Formats: sequence, structure tokens, C-alpha cells
Amino acid sequence: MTLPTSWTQALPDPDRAFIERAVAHQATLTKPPGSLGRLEQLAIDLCGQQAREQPSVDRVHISIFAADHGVCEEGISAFPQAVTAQMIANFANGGAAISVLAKSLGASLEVVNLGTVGDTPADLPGVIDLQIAPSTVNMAKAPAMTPEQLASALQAGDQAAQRASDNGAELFIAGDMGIGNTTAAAALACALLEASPEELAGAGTGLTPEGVAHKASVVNKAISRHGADREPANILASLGGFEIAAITGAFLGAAQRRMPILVDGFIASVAALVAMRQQPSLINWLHFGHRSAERGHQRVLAAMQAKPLLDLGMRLGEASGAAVAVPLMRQACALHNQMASFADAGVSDGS
Ligand SMILES: O=C(O)c1ccc[n+]([C@@H]2O[C@H](COP(=O)([O-])O)[C@@H](O)[C@H]2O)c1
Ligand SMILES: Cc1cc2nc[nH]c2cc1C
Repeated sequence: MTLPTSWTQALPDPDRAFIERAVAHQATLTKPPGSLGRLEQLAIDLCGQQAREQPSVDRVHISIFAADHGVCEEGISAFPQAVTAQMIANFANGGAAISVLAKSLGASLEVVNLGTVGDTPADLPGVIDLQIAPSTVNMAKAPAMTPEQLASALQAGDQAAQRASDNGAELFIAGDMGIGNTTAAAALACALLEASPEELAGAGTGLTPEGVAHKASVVNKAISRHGADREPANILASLGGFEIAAITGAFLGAAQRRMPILVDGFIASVAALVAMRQQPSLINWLHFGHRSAERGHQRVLAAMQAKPLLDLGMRLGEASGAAVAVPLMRQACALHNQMASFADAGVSDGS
């Protein structure tokens, strides 16, 4: 199994000419220059990414990647591993937070099952079964996955980006579901940022302070076992999860297909960080939905110089923080596309 082409092939740049036109257009609108703050740059960035004069994020594609983690045997989550498979059914049946949010946005939602220990009923609507293994291996003791499994997970993400592109998506969102994945994400971030486990291990689904201290010691074991190798693919195979690797592949695949990307919380941001270590120009395609309450998120965002749109104390994952930021992006587009110019409205521009 080979890696997707977006792993090594140069990513496209957003369209400079459309960016310049969008900047000039913003200057004509009936408001003091800069008065719409970051909403202005948001619309300008979308114009460049979509190579359009009138940006739009009406058509949103959301892929949720689900997988289990061998490191759960170390007792690092407040919830049992069986919840990952149970939540896949909940996504499909419309009861999860992201099911509700996707419906209210009119977004297309798919769930990709990359491997769960618990059983899921066959033929759940909107669930794509790409089982790589029932779970990763316990990263505290051995590499989480083989190079072949990593390639499969990256390909699964790339294929999701292809489906989104085929469906005419104007915005790509990836979400995660995996009990134990804040431990994997913390370990990845520690390895990439050379940070301490105490700084990046947080409460996840709701650990006590003692639980968080134990989790940090497990992350420490994993990064010590991993050693000094800083190659993104090796770090991902050693310390990652199938869903985190899939999100990494999906982000690179979405950028390769010229789709703007809206990043969710801690896990999705760590996947973005891994992808950026492989392809730094990925940053040109990223928007950040929210700052999660998970302890390590701010450090990971800062490493990408990312300023998230929202800070609501959310820490759910499953793309929920990105989904709640979509209306803000739609408002930025509406302002850019529909405001009157000084000339048309007969308003003095002050010159
Ligand atoms: O994305 C986040 O910021 C986030 C923060 C805390 C928890 N989560 C979700 O909670 C699960 C992992 O938590 P844990 O405690 O089992 O490692 C996983 O399904 C994530 O989607 C997600
Ligand atoms: C119930 C539940 C829902 C989730 N969604 C994403 N991660 C989750 C973790 C739990 C425990």
C-alpha cells in the first residue's frame, strides 16, 4: 500500500488574483476599513482558496473518522472503549451532537469506521466500513501501527477528501471519535513540539487530576519508547491512531483538491500539526473553528499560529466545534457578497 500523492506532492497555492480582487472589493464596502475585523480576512482567504469572486460555504462536507486505541488498557480514559462503536451507531441514527449540527447546517455527514473493538450493526446508514484492525497497539509498549496500517489510514482520509470534492463541497470538515485518542494526540504533540506530557495531557472525556497525572506518565512512557525520530510518518505510526492518521490524510487530500478546511478541536488540530510538519504550506488552506477546553489545545494552536474563531469551552470532538463555527463563516461570505459599496449606496467614503 502506497501513501497518497498529497503526502509528498507540492500542494497548490490559493489564487493570488482572487485574493487581490477580494481585498480591493472589501475596501469599497460601506464600513470603515477593517471594522468587520477577522470576518474580512476570512472572506478574502475563502476567495483565494475557492478561486471565486463570491465565496460560499453553503455546501459543507463532514467526515467523522472513528477508531479504537490499544493504549486504553493503561486506564487513560474516563469512558470504556465500547463507547467508540456505540457512538458510531448514534452518529448514524441522528442522535449525536454532530448529527444534529450537520442537519441544522444542511451539511453532508459520513462516518468512516477504521477499526473498533466493540461491535457495530452492519449496514448503518452513512457509515463506511474500512476496518484496519480492531484497535491500534498499546503505544506505551510498541508502535501503535505498522507502516501498512498507517498508509491505509492516510488513504482512507484521502478518499474522504475525494468524495467531498466529487460532491462539490465548498468546505471540508473532519471529526474524530475514539476513546483514548486524547492520549494519542497528546503523545504526538509532545513528540512534534518537544513539550512535556504534563503540559499536553488533559482531562479528555473527564479524568480526575490523579487520572490526568497517570495519563501524563503513560504519554511519557510512549514518547520515551519512541525516541528522537522526528519524521512525521514515523511519529504518526508510533504514537497515533487510525482516525488521527486518517484526518491527517484527509486534510492534505482536501488541500490538494483546493477545498478550504475547517479544523475542529484538540485531536483534529494535532492531525493538522502532523500534516503541516509534512507539508508546511497546508496552513494556506486551514481555518480553525474553536479552542477546545482540552489542556494542550492552546499550545498546539500556538505552534501553528492559529487563531480559532470561537472559544466556548467545548471539548467534545466529533467535529462539533468546527460545525458551530460554520454560521460565522457564512456570515463573513454574506457580508462580502451582499453589502453595498460606498458608490452604489451614495455614502461618503471619507476621502
Ligand atoms: O477535540 C477535542 O478537543 C476533544 C477533547 C476532549 C475529548 N474529545 C473526545 O473524547 C474522546 C477522547 O477522550 P479520552 O478521554 O477517551 O481520551 C474522543 O472521542 C474525542 O473526540 C475531544
Ligand atoms: C459519549 C461520548 C461522545 C463522544 N463524542 C466524541 N467523543 C465522545 C466521547 C464520549 C464518551
